[in-house]
Amino acid sequence: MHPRVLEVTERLIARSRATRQAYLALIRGAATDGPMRGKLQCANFAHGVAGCGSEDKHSLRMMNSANIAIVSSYNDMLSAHQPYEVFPEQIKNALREIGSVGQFAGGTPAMCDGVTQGEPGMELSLPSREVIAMSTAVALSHNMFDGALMLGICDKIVPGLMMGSLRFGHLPTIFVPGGPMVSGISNKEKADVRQKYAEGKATREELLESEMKSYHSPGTCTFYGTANTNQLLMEVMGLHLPGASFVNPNTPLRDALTREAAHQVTRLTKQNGNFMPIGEIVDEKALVNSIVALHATGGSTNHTLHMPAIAMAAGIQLTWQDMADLSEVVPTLSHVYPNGKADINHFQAAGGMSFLIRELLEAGLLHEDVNTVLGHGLSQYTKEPFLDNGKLVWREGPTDSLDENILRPVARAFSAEGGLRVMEGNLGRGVMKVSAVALENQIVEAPAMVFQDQQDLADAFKAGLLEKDFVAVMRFQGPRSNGMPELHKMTPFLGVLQDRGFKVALVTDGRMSGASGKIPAAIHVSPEAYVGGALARVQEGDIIRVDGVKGTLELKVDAAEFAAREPAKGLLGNNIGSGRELFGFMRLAFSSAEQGASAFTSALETLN
Ligand SMILES: O=C(O)[C@H](O)[C@@H](O)[C@H](O)[C@H](O)COP(=O)(O)O
Ligand code: SF4
Repeated sequence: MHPRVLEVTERLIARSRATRQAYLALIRGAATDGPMRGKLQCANFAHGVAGCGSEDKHSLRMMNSANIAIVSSYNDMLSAHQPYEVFPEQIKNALREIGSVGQFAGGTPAMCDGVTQGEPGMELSLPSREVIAMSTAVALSHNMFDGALMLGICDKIVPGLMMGSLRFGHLPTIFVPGGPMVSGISNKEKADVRQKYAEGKATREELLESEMKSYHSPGTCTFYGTANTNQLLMEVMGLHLPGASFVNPNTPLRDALTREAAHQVTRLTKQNGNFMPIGEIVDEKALVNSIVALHATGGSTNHTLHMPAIAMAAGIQLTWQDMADLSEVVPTLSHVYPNGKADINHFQAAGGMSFLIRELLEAGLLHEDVNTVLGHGLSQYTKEPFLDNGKLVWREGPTDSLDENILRPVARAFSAEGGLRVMEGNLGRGVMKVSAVALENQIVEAPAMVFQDQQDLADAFKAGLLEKDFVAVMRFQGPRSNGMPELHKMTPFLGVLQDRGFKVALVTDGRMSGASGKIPAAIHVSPEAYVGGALARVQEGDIIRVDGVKGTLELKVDAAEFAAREPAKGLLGNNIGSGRELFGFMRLAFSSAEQGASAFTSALETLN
């Protein structure tokens, strides 16, 4: 094992010892011998089976069959989740084949960040992760289940399902992906048309035409954003079947994998002898593995929020320093948009998960001795699924990449270190994804231009006020201020200015999309302006140095003068409309970005 990976793992175990032990005691106490439903009183049990057909009702009365909870985030709004419409029926039929039962235990909401990008609704996006976790808990709180299948893909949904299911960590749980849509026009081509539109060189009709050729059918969007990063990390943590992440929806192989996930989760139940609950899979080694994979692939910056929040749900205290220390030694092995031109289908074709996991295992960068939904050992995940005369089989994946412009072996990595930087300085602590920022653009020292919101910046661009070097400061965009929305609508404008040769950067206590790329952006800056963070006292014209090479974030203003400044006032009127007024109580409870910007942190810190 690489010494740095061992060092980070050991300090994570040491830091988390008390909270992890408390968590394990909780889930081991909740696990009972035999089916959970056997402990229910008659009335509770009768209510639990009343809605079942006679076959399922009969099976549930037999205490040797497994009852599996289906928790689904299906809706028609997310192209990625639309395929889930048919999954519950597929799963129930698969379980009946083996004398077990699947009950649709509950649905969770799912927000499409693509639809809400730049809209007021985006201020509900991060809070929706907590709602999804709570909805998962409501579903699993019916003590009828011996295992669970989680149906979710996109940004906040997988993290929310993870946080909720980890609080029922005594249940064997498998995550069931839906797969990416087939490739349309390239993401680079899409981004170019957007920049042309921003410059007035493309019509709205041309923009719409381009967007609809990019996002054209059911399945996950094909860029390597938060949704596809979710899939990759779930697989590396051993919570998917091997190679399940990026098989396209509505294909025979996809259907076979869904059926097998239903069969496999019953094999992990108490009554079937190979008991393996999710809380014993998601441990410090699995989390370190997920961060290694995040760095090796230039994954979404949103996981610097989600992974600490998920870790805390399992009693583990993961920090940005852990992530930064791993990033220094993990090579970048894949270039998928926004870190390159390829999309996730090309990644799959070039060798996909089995190649990536094998390379990282052989380099001693992943822990092999981990629990997975296939039992012990991550080396089972160097295989990929096929249909052999209609039968699902796994075979060793390719030992060579089929396209080294997309996926490379460790020996010929795109870069010797990962693409994530922790940014520190007198403006606070934040993160920057440098894997998508050209080296010549990673250091910017320029006057600050302070913007109230994205529209403010767009208006300034259209008025021709931005034709210069500057550092855009967008504040009061943190979790407690307005729910920490993604600020991705600025990307085309800043991209045009960068292409025109201006040195531009962004500093914000808000978030960017996992699909944001080329602009040097110090994001998630903590403490946020709303709670008195330094960003609240930045003024127009202050010199700011954003150094993505060294990881520094410096305001070049006399410290005494800066400290004497009155902080700016926060946003006005963003606490009502689009349902935002319903989330005010949650915003007040959010922890800092570094702790995952979660409403649950303080409770879990004390209870775990
Ligand atoms: O974190 C992410 O990956 C994003 O939130 C992603 O889910 C979102 O949908 C993109 O912002 C859409 O990309 P475009 O807005 O560029 O189409
Ligand atoms: S990847 Fe983003 S835009 Fe695509 S369906 Fe998921 S949330 Fe929506």
